[in-house]
Amino acid sequence: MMFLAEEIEAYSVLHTEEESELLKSLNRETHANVLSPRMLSGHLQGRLLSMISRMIRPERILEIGTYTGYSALCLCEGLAPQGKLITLDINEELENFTRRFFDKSSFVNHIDYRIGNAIDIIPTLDDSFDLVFIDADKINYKAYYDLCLEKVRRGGFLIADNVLWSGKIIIQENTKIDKDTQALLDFNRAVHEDKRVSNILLPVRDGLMILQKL
Ligand SMILES: C[S@@+](CC[C@H](N)C(=O)[O-])C[C@H]1O[C@@H](n2cnc3c(N)ncnc32)[C@H](O)[C@@H]1O
Repeated sequence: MMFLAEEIEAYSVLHTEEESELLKSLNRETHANVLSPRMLSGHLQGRLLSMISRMIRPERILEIGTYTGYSALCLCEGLAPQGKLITLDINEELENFTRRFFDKSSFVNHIDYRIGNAIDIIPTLDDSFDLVFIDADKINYKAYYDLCLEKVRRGGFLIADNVLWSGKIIIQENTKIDKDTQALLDFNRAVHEDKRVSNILLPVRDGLMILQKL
């Protein structure tokens, strides 16, 4: 499901800051060489993540779901001078591809890229985070939320991608709800009802849940 008319989306992209040459080539090479390139955040959402990060000026960012590193590089654009982004992905097959782009970036010394299961790694992190971006397996969104929120500082932010799940969160009568859709329905409800946070579900691309810890 397209949430915006195609022409409106194209117009928005045309009137949005361009991607850097590095992001353009990462976008291109991901589409040419990597499975499921739709997972990459892309130009418009990437510029939004960069803008949000530049508004916050985070010292510490945690990303769950690196894929080929596009959103990580966008989020790095807002890092404070001594800032650090930790990004986690379970897929070791993408490591060489992704590291090549991190190595070419001016943020290379600010990125801590770890391969492994985020569910195991997050509890081992001692940092307190100014910004968390959840963009991995949907079934674990609520678990990531619970593990991460305690590590977000008061006033810090958490963003979760794909919370509209191509519109599947709108349940038609007599349709069977698959596990990922149910997980996202549970996540969206839990966040919305959580008195510890203030939230907005932004219908950009596949839906971004943005929340601030009170
Ligand atoms: C949608 S992609 C991330 C896209 C990326 N954030 C971007 O915008 O370019 C989801 C990624 O989550 C990773 N992933 C899935 N389950 C995971 C887990 N349990 N721990 C860490 N990463 C996981 C996948 O390997 C995949 O690369």
